[in-house]
Amino acid sequence: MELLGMVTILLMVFISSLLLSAIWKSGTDKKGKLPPGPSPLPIIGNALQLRTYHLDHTLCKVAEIDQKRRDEGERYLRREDERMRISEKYGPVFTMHFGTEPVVVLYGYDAIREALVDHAEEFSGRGRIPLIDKLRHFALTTLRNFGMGKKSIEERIQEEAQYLLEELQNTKEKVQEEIDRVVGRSRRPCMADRGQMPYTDAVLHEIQRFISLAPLGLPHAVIKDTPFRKYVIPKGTTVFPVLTSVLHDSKEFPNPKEFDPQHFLNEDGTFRKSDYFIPFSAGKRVCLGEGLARMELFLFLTTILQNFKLRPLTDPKDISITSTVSNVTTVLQPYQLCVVPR
Ligand code: HEM
Repeated sequence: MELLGMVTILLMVFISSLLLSAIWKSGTDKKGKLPPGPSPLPIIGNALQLRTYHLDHTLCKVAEIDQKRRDEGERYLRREDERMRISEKYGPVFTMHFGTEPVVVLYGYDAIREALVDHAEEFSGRGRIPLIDKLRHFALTTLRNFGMGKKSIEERIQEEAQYLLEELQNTKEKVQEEIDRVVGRSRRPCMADRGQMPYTDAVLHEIQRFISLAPLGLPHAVIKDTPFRKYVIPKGTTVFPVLTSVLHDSKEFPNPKEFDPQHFLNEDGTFRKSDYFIPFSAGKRVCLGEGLARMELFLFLTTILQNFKLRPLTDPKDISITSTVSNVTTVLQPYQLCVVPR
């Protein structure tokens, strides 16, 4: 019994010192003035507020709640006098704790652009994420090999596109009409066609906007103590730019949760460019494969739809387009479709 009592006391002392050291560590590890955020618990940080399978939605929610609080704060300020600046709590730049590690979250176009473009150098570090160096090396080697080979990237992809079939969203007859009109059936689509195919271009942009493939981009880190808005983000702090918050901004895209190619079309049917289209992120660490990826998407889609009709096996309304986030990418539910020669 005595032994049991001793063990319990030791255990309590051990847990208390762990808690104390965690609190001390989170408070003293980094100097600076981090943006505000929900209060973290010792050791687990904000784990209770974070749903790791849909981190982007969780972070959007935190920002939305915050917006609500700010609005309430503004009303409060108007009603009462300027006693309390509730609007200074949270905001488009806030801090969440992943365990004891503070992570600065950038939410919305203005904050992300200001950080990644206007302060490109300071925010050019890479937050800790395994495999990134290997990914970078792989991409650079692949791009170099493409460039050094006899054939251009475009030709290589055109060839690949002949053989590869990808699961796609429902076929849009309008895309096929545009392909038939601009490319015809006798030759392969090429990049020069894109300028004359605004609808297809809009569909491709909308697919990327809608699915938001890399909802949080990849984590950045500030390379030195960085004054940003009212804060000073300490060197080495991880920064998440929530790309979904820009791609699903309702001021820029009126129906952000709907798949609607009109988001990228002007009234006269010409292609509408948007600065909010940032699935590849922005600034110094922008995706190295952007050009290649855009080329692949255009050539794959047009080559497939030039030659095939895609028929779902069930009513398209029954196909789930809800997604989850696995590691850093959005994953859609698998579904079956039938590929029929045209
Ligand atoms: C639709 C397809 C793709 C999307 C949406 C995408 C998106 C992204 C995003 C959001 C980032 C993070 C940028 C940042 O940290 O600010 C990134 C980084 C990167 N991407 Fe992509 N990517 C795509 C395809 C590719 C392809 C095909 C390659 C290689 C050929 C590639 C290579 C890379 C590399 C190496 C980085 C790291 C760049 C760095 O750390 O400086 N990506 N990508």
